[in-house]
Parts: sequence; structure tokens; C-alpha cells
Amino acid sequence: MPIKESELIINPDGSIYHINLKPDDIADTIITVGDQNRVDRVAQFFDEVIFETQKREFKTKTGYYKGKKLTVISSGIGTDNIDIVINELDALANIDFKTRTVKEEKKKLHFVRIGTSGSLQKDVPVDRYVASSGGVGFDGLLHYYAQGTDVINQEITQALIQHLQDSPKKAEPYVVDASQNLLDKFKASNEKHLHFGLTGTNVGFYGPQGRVLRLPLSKPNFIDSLASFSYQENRITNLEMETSAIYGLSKMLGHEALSVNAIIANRAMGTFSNHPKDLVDELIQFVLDTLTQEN
Ligand SMILES: O=P(O)(O)O[C@H]1O[C@H](CO)[C@@H](O)[C@H]1O
Ligand SMILES: O=c1cc[nH]c(=O)[nH]1
Repeated sequence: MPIKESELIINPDGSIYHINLKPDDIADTIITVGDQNRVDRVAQFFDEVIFETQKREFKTKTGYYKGKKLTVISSGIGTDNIDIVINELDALANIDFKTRTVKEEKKKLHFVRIGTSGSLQKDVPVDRYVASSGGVGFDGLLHYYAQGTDVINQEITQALIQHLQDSPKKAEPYVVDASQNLLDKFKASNEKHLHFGLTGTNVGFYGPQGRVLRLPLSKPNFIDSLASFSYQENRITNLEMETSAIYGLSKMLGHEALSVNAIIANRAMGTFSNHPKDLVDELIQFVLDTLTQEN
């Protein structure tokens, strides 16, 4: 049965609805960034850019870095945007736009997020990087998909739920593991500034990440509880707003994903990086080199 026009929305030029891309516009390895200006900062390192477009906050460039074809796309902020970006990129790879049917043979994509994040731990200070061994979702996105439960790391999820004892009014947290292949590749880099840990993905930057400007929090000790959580060797190192959804959707769709974040804030110390732009540029260069390393 063809997928209806209201579900798979194809623009008059043959591109998919939000991200404005056609199936041939993307590489198999895709770097996602939040900030649309970061797309140029990634592509500045490419030897050649062969395609570019933008619609809303979704800016894309495809090109080559050291002979490897890469696409970089901005997602904007939040897991609601990630739902659009990952589903539409998967559709480009795995749905035949002419027949509107899912292809027999599936293509596996590799997603690597290059983001910014706030650390919860004193020993993960600003100006370091964190590769997320798992995404801890407070966003509830996975609960809308039938396979959501299958891809969750139930052991860590149940331990976290027990630890937090949070209000039932909030979405139940979930934990999804990173791609082991991509994680191993980054572990093998032996980069001294690179830490590994669980990354919390929150539904906002302020209240949901325990920040108070004028509005008091319903649970003032929320981020302290996140910081003190540990299960076997796992602890939550940092917070941002996309990783859990990237990991969850990728696992359900059969793709590989890793999120690597520049630590620009340390919540335990109350500090912020003095040179966040340079830090992100250095992280971009490191990620590109690690992805193109043979091992
Ligand atoms: O720098 P990016 O990739 O946008 O990531 C982080 O920064 C934004 C908040 O400032 C959120 O998107 C968060 O995940
Ligand atoms: O603390 C931070 C820093 C960057 N991005 C976030 O979402 N949180």
C-alpha cells in the first residue's frame, strides 16, 4: 500500500516536506548540529561542497572530507525537531518516492551529532568533550512509537526511575544506548579531552534543566538527583536537548548514532567557557578526523 500524501509529504520539486532534500542529496554518514550557522563551520573543513539548501532552521550541505562523502544538517533546538529530521532523512534513504512504498533492502545511515552541552560533574569541566554512551530522554518521544520499548536500555531506565522518584505528571524517562561501533571508534582516538557518559536530554533549557531566572522549580533538587545517579559504571555527565531522540529513532529505524558534545557550561561549578566558538571548531575538526580514520 502506498503511503498517503498526507503522511509522506513530497514537495513539488520532489524533496521531502521540512528538510527540503531529495534522496540523492544526502550521504550515508550525516552530521547533525543544532545551530544552523554551525553547518558552515563544519563544511568549511570539507574539500568540496557538492550540494546545499535551507528551509526554516534545516540547513544542509553535502560534500567530501578526506575522500569521505558527508552530509551536515542543522536540526534546530529540541527533540520535536529531531523527530522531523531523523524520520525525513530515513524516508530519503528507505522509501521509494515514486511508489511511496518502503524499500525491500534497507540502507543504514550513520548519524553523528556535534552539539553543545552543560556538564553536571565537577570532573568534566568546561572546554572538554563528552561522547554519549547513552541518551537519557525526559522528552517522552519514544513512548509514541510501538518499538520504543524494544530499544530502551531497561536496566538503566528502571534504576533511574527508582532513583528519581519523580512526578507522574512528567514523561517517564528512558535510556537508549549509543552505537557501539561509533563509540568504539571514538574510544580508539584516545583524545585526552574526551569523556564518556550518559547524556540527559531535556525538554527545555531553563526549568527542565534546573535553571532558575525568575521562575522557581517544581523539584528544586532535580539536577542534583541526575548528577548523583549511578548504575554500575554509568552516570549522567551532561545535559542538552537532542541526543535521546536521535539515539531512539536511529535504533528503531536500524541506523547507528553517536552524539559528541562540547562542554560549554559546568552546572556543578557555575562556570561557562571563555571561548565556546573555538571549542566547537576544535570538536568539529576532531569528529571529522575520527570519522575518516581507518581502524
Ligand atoms: O548547540 P546545540 O547543538 O544546539 O545543542 C545545545 O544547545 C541548544 C541550547 O542552547 C540545544 O539545542 C542544546 O542541545
Ligand atoms: O547547559 C547547557 C548548555 C548547552 N546546551 C544545553 O542544552 N544546556
